[in-house]
Amino acid sequence: MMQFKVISRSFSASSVQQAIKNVTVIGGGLMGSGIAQVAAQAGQNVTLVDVSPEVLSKAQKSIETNLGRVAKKIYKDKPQEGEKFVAEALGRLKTSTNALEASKSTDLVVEAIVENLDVKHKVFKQLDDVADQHTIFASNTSSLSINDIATAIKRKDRFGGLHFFNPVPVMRLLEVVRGAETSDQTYNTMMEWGKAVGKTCITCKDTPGFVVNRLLVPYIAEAIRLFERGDASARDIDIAMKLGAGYPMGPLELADYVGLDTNKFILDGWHKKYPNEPLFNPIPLLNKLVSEGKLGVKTGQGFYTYDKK
Ligand SMILES: CC(=O)CC(=O)SCCNC(=O)CCNC(=O)[C@H](O)C(C)(C)COP(=O)(O)OP(=O)(O)OC[C@H]1O[C@@H](n2cnc3c(N)ncnc32)[C@H](O)[C@@H]1OP(=O)(O)O
Ligand SMILES: NC(=O)C1=CN([C@@H]2O[C@H](COP(=O)(O)OP(=O)(O)OC[C@H]3O[C@@H](n4cnc5c(N)ncnc54)[C@H](O)[C@@H]3O)[C@@H](O)[C@H]2O)C=CC1
Repeated sequence: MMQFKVISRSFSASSVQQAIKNVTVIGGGLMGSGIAQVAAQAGQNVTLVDVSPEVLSKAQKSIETNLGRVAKKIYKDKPQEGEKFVAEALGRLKTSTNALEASKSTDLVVEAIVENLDVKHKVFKQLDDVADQHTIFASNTSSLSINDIATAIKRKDRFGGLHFFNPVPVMRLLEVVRGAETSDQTYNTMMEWGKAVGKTCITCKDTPGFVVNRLLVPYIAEAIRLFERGDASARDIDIAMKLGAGYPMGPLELADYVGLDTNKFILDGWHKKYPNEPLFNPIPLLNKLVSEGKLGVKTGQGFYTYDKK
C-alpha cells in the first residue's frame, strides 16, 4: 500500500523556508509541473516557466487536479479546509514564458527541460548572467553528469542535482547530487529544501544515473529487449514483474509513464559515453517508437495505447 505520510510532512516549518522562499522551475512538462506543485504546496512562491503557453496551461490544470488529490487525503473530513489548501497553493503559483525575467530575483532555480546537455548549457548560461548572486541553480537531470552541466556556469559552488521521481507529488524520494564544486552551504540548503517539500533525501556522487536510474534504466532496457525478441508479450512482462517481484508498475508500463523519449535520451547518452557497456546499447524497437512520435502516456501511444489527456 502506498504511504502518504511525506505529503503531510511537507507543511512542517523548516529553516530552509527562510533561505528559499521563491522558486523558479524551468520546464513545465511532466516533472517541472510536479516540482512546482510540491514547492507551492509547501508554502513557497513558485514561477513555472516553459517556452510553450499551451504546456503551461496544461500544467496549471494538472497541478490543480493533483492538489485536489492531495487535499482529499490530508483533509479527508474537512473539505472546506481542503479547498482552502488548494486555493492557497494555486495562489502561490505563477507561470511565465520568460525564463530570464523569472530567474532574476529568485532563491532557487530548478531546471527540468529536455535531457540534452547542449540545451541545458544554453539555458543555464543565460540564467547565470541575470540571476542574483545568492541564487542556487539545480538540475533535475536523470542521467547527465552534474559536473558536465556545471561547465556552462560561473556559480559552480551554487549548483547541484535535485533529482525527483515521477509522479513527483507521490514519489517520496529526492536524490541530492553534489558536483565537484558544490559548496557545503549549497548542499545543506538543497537537503533542507528537499525535506521542506516533503521528500526523503539521499545523497549520491555524480555517477551515471545516480542510484535509482543506474538500476532502473538497464532493467527497463532489458524488458524492452525481451519484448523485442518476442520472448513474451508486453502485458505478460508487466504482469510478471508486478506479481512476481512486487513492483507497482511493470517495466514497459513504467517506460511509457516516464516517456520513451526520455528513456532513449538516457540510453543514447550513456552509450556514447560508455560504448563498451552492453547494457546501454541502443534498442531498435525503442528508436522506432520514438521516431514515430510514440512516446508513451504523454502522446497516447507507446507500448500501450492511452486516452490522450
Ligand atoms: C526517469 C527518472 O529519472 C526517474 C523516475 O522518475 S523513474 C519512475 C519512478 N516512478 C515509479 O517507479 C512509479 C511506479 N508506479 C507507482 O508507484 C504507482 O503505479 C503510481 C503511484 C504511479 C500510481 O499508483 P496506482 O495505485 O496505480 O494509481 P492511482 O490509484 O491513480 O494512484 C495511487 C494514489 O496516488 C495518487 N496520485 C497518483 N498520481 C498523483 C499525482 N500526480 N498527484 C497527486 N496524487 C497522485 C492517487 O490519488 C492515489 O491516491 P489514493 O491511493 O489515496 O486513491
Ligand atoms: N520523465 C521522467 O520520469 C523523469 C524525467 N527527469 C528529467 O527531467 C527533465 C524533464 O523531463 P520531463 O518533464 O519528463 O520532460 P517533458 O518533455 O515532459 O518536459 C520538458 C519541458 O521543457 C520545456 N522546455 C524545453 N526547452 C525549454 C527552455 N529552453 N525553457 C523552458 N522550457 C523548455 C518543453 O516545452 C517541455 O514542456 C529531463 O532532464 C529528464 O531527464 C527526471 C526524473 C524523472
